[in-house]
Amino acid sequence: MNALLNRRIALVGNPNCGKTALFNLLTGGRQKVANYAGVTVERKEGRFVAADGRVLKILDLPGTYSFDATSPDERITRDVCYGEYPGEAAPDMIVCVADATNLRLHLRFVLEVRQLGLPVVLALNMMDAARKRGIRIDLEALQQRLGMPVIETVAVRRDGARELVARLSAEAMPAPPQVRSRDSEQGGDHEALHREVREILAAAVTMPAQTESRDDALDRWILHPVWGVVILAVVMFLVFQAVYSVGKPLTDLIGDAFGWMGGQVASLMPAGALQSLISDGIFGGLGTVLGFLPEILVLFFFILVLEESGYLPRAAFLLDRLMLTVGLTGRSFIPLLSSFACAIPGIMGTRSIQDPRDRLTTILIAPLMTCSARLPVYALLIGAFIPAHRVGGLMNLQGLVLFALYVLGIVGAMAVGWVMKRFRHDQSEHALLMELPSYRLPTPRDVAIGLWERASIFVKRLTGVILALTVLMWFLSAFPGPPAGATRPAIEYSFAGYFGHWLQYLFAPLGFTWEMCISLIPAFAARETAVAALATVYSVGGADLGGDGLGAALTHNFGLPSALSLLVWFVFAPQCMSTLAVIRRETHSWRNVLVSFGYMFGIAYLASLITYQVARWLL
Ligand SMILES: Nc1nc2c(ncn2[C@@H]2O[C@H](COP(=O)(O)OP(=O)(O)OP(=O)(O)O)[C@@H](O)[C@H]2O)c(=O)[nH]1
Ligand SMILES: [Mg+2]
Repeated sequence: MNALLNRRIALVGNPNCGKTALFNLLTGGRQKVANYAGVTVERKEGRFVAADGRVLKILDLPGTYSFDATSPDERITRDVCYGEYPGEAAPDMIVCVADATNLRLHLRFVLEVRQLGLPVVLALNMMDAARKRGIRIDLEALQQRLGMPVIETVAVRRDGARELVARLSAEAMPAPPQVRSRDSEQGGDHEALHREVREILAAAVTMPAQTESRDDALDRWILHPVWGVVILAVVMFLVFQAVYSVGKPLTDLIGDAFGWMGGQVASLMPAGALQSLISDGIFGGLGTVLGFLPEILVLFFFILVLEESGYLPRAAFLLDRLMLTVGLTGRSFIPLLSSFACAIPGIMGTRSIQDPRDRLTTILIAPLMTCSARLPVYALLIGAFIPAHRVGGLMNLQGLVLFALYVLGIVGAMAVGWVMKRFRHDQSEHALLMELPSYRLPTPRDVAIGLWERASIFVKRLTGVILALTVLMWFLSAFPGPPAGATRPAIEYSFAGYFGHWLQYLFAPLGFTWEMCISLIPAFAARETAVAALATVYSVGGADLGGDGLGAALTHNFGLPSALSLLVWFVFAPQCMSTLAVIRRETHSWRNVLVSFGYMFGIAYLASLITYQVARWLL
């Protein structure tokens, strides 16, 4: 057995210094990398294969400024490094990652890591950016002062870790750094650490003469109290317009293709249950959901670009004042923004929020942010009921309605946050301390990988849970067949018809038809399935869904007030089961799950009721 086989190497360092980028480079992993602090909130493990085929374990950890830090994500890093992580000894070696452009900040933690007494290698990452800015680092001097090997890396370049790879492949581990007596005497004395950082910087780092930085020039606009907010609003607005104007034509194309294929397949098969399953369930149901992939990808394209650009923490900073009034801080901004993809990473992202009350509020309102699984439902109903008018020559009415639905979710979340703040005994507010990263142009390759990941997650959902639910929906709609001498349409006698009519007692005041009611059930497992379920139910019920058929079937069956009511329902309705499970896991409390489900159900019911009744009265 090889001695290296069980060697575990942990990547640690300040937030946003490129640990995960390095982890991906070493292990071939696809963990999330983005340009703000607090991206990684879990311990992740990967395999690094050395030049001679030996395998090492690499751990990617959440970034932390100090081992004293106390937010839940930072505690994971601390526990792993101290050997206190459940069921795991301390790592055999540490690769301490530091941002070479910001050593003034990052060296402090390097000194803390040195005191662990484990073998350490310092990876000076972002050397490309440091060189470009004219920062010169004397590796020899740095190595000597720190008592550990120092290696330059560029984690975003394919061969950017060649020297580190060679180092990790070597059989011999570096000796643990000799901690000088002064450090050990003074332990965690901050002043001593700061003094040492200053000494090291003076000895090893030459900064360029001050030049007007591009970041500062941009920040003058972007962080401006008025222009900053205007820019933020314009950015958000453009994203939603783009989702429509770029995504929609592609969606129509896919819809047509599937409608055609479904027709072809159906014509080749004998009529019967199997033909109905394939053409109604698979092509009608799944095909419709798949059609919304372009819209989702356009949305993600913008999210990825924003994440890499360094803009997000600035938006958080801008919104901090506003967020304080509703009982949150700018800290909640990024977890909430991630929830536009899916509430699950958003809720996990709250681990970087230190204050437990702020964290809980953020967890409870994160599901009100419109996740991408709701996009197909919105797009379907908007496409069917809202005319594609131009408004004011520039904007598309459908894009405008979509934007309004997202805003409604945000406003709802803020209102709930505000109410929760009233219930808090501790009304203290925390100043926002957040590092503003350098602006960075997103690399097309990273954006492409990000989109690919998203597309594969979507297709996996589609061929997994959504497929299973769709087949189930088809079964419920097709069986049992109508009794002899039945007068109403066959589907009315099926299980789906039965459950749907039963649910209608509850939902009729909201203007929901029984088909809508039945589609709410699978939506609770995965929201997109509502679309597949509606398609299946109508298709089994005899509607022709080719081309824009589902939209036509919807407008034929219910009016605009019901459609608006259903849209509003999806803005507020209780989240899918996986979200509730994550709330349970992250807060260790069933009570919070109940609170979350209960309040969302209440708001959704009330808001849809009002929407339906008002719309019916007005229209
Ligand atoms: N120019 C340049 N950018 C880099 C380099 N390494 C990482 N980045 C960028 O730096 C940002 C942060 O990278 P991550 O890998 O997410 O940082 P992290 O240390 O894992 O951050 P946390 O998980 O938040 O602690 C991303 O925008 C990366 O693309 C590098 O060597 N050069
Ligand atoms: Mg990371």
